[in-house]
Amino acid sequence: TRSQRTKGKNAWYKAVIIITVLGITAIVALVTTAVLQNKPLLQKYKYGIVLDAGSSHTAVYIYEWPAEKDNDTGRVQQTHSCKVQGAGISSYSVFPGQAGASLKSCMKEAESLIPLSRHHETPLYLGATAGMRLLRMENQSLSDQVLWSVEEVLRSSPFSYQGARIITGQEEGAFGWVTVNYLSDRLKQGSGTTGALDLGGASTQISFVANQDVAEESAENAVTFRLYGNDYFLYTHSFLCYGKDQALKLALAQQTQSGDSSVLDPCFHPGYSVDRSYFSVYSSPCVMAGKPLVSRDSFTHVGAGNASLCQEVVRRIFNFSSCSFSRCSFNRVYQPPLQGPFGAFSAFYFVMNFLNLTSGSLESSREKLERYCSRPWTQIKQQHPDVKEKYLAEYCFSGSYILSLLTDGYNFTSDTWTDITFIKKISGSDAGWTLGYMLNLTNMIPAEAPDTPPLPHVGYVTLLFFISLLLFFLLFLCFRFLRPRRNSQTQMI
Ligand SMILES: O=P(O)(O)OP(=O)(O)OP(=O)(O)OC[C@H]1O[C@@H](n2cnc3c(O)ncnc32)[C@H](O)[C@@H]1O
Ligand SMILES: [Ca+2]
Repeated sequence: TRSQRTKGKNAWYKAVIIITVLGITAIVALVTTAVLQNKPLLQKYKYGIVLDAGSSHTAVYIYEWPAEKDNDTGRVQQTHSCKVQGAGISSYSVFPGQAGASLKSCMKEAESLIPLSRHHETPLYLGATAGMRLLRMENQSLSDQVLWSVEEVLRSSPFSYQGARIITGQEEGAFGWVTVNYLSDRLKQGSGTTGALDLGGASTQISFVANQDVAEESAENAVTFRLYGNDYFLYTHSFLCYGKDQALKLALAQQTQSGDSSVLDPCFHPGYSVDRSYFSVYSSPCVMAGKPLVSRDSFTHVGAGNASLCQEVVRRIFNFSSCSFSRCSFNRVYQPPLQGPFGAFSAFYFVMNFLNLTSGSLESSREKLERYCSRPWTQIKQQHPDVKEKYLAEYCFSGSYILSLLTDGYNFTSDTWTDITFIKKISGSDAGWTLGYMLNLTNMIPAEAPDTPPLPHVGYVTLLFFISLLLFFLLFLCFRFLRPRRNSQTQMI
C-alpha cells in the first residue's frame, strides 16, 4: 500500500509538471500570436506624385503610405523630391511647347524610385500657382498651351495621371494649412491647430482657424473642413503679386517713377550696382504704373544699404488707405484677428534662415537686419561664394519685405512675433500645399474619426498576458487543494 501511495503521489507530481509546462507554453504562444497579429512582417507601400508648378520653379514630390491602411492618420510622408531644372513653367510662354520637356528628367527619376508594380495605380497631379495665374491674366491662350504641353508629357508617363490645372489661391492657402496640421499630427488629436504662412515668388498665402463669422463678413476668405470628426473654420487669403519676386518689381517700379538714370535703393548693399531694363520691371501684370517717359531702356540700380529706409520703401507697395470690413490686412482685404501659433515656410524660411533670424525677438531681428543690409556688397560676396548671386543680392530686400509683410501687412506685433516658427520640413516632409492637395483628392483624410479598438495594441497584449497568468494560477490552486492530503493518509495507517 505504501508503494501504491508513493506511485499515486508520483503520478500526481507528473501531472502537475505536465500541466505547468503546457500552461507556460500556452501563455507564451498566446502572447506571441497577439504581438505578431498586428504587425505585418513585410510592409508594402502605395505612392502618390504631386508636381508643384510654382512661379520660380517646378518641384516633383513623391509621397508614400503603408498599403494596408489607407485611411490611417499621419502615415503619408514624402519620400523624395526632385527640383526641375530651369525656371517655372510660366516662363515658357515664348515657347509653350517646351514646358513639358523640362519635366522629363524628374519624371524618369520618379519611375526609377517607385516599384514597377505600383506605377499604374500611383496618382499623378500637377498644380500650377501664381506664375500661371499671372500668365493666364496676360494671355489665356499661352497659359492653355503651356498646360497642354505639360499634360502631354504627364499622360505619357506610366502613372495614373489625374490632371494638370491652375489651382486657386484659396486652395493653395487652405491645403498648405492642411499639410502643416496633418504633418504635426494636430488634426487627429482634435487639439489646437497652427496657422500657415507661405511666401512664394509671385504670391503669398495666410491661413488660420478663425471664428465662424469670417464667412458672414467675407465669404471668399472662408474655407471649412470636416476632418476626423472635427469642424474647422478657416480664414485664408492669397495675395497675388506679393510673392517676393513680384514685390521686388513693385518696389522698383515705385523707385523708378521719376525716370532718373540711377536709383539709390536702401534695400540693396552699399557698393551694389547693376544696370536693369525698365522692361524687366514694368512688363509684369502686377505693375500697374507705366514705364517713365524717358528714351532710355535701362536704369542703374545702386545699393544704399539701410534697412529702416528699406522698410519705408516696402511699406509703400501696400495699400492701407481704406477698409470696408471690420478690419483689414492690406489692399482692402479682410483679415480677422490673428490666432497663433503659425508655421512660416518656403521663402519665409529660405530668407530668415539665411539671415539667422529664425529665432529671437522682432526688435533683435530688426537690429540684425539693419547691420546686415549696411555691409558692403563686396564683403557679402566674399563671405558667401557658394550662394547664388541673385539670391545673395536680394536677401536684404527679402528680409525687409518679410518683416514689413508680417508686421505692417498681417499685423503681427512684438508680442505675437514669437508665435511664428520658420520651418522648412515637418517630420521629413516639406511644408507646402502639395501634400494637403493630394490627401484631399485621394480622400485620405476621413471626415469622421475612424472607429478605433477600445484598447491600444500594447494594452490588449498586456491584458491577455495577465488574464492567462491568472487562469494558470487558478488552475494551479485547484490542483493544489484537490491533491490527496498527507495527514489523512497517516491516520489510515
Ligand atoms: O508659390 P509661387 O508664388 O508660385 O512661387 P514658387 O513656388 O516658385 O516659390 P518658392 O516657394 O519655390 O520660392 C519662393 C521664392 O524664393 C526664392 N528662393 C528659392 N530658394 C531660395 C534660397 O535658397 N534663398 C533665397 N531665395 C530662394 C525663389 O526664387 C522664389 O523667388
Ligand atoms: Ca509655391
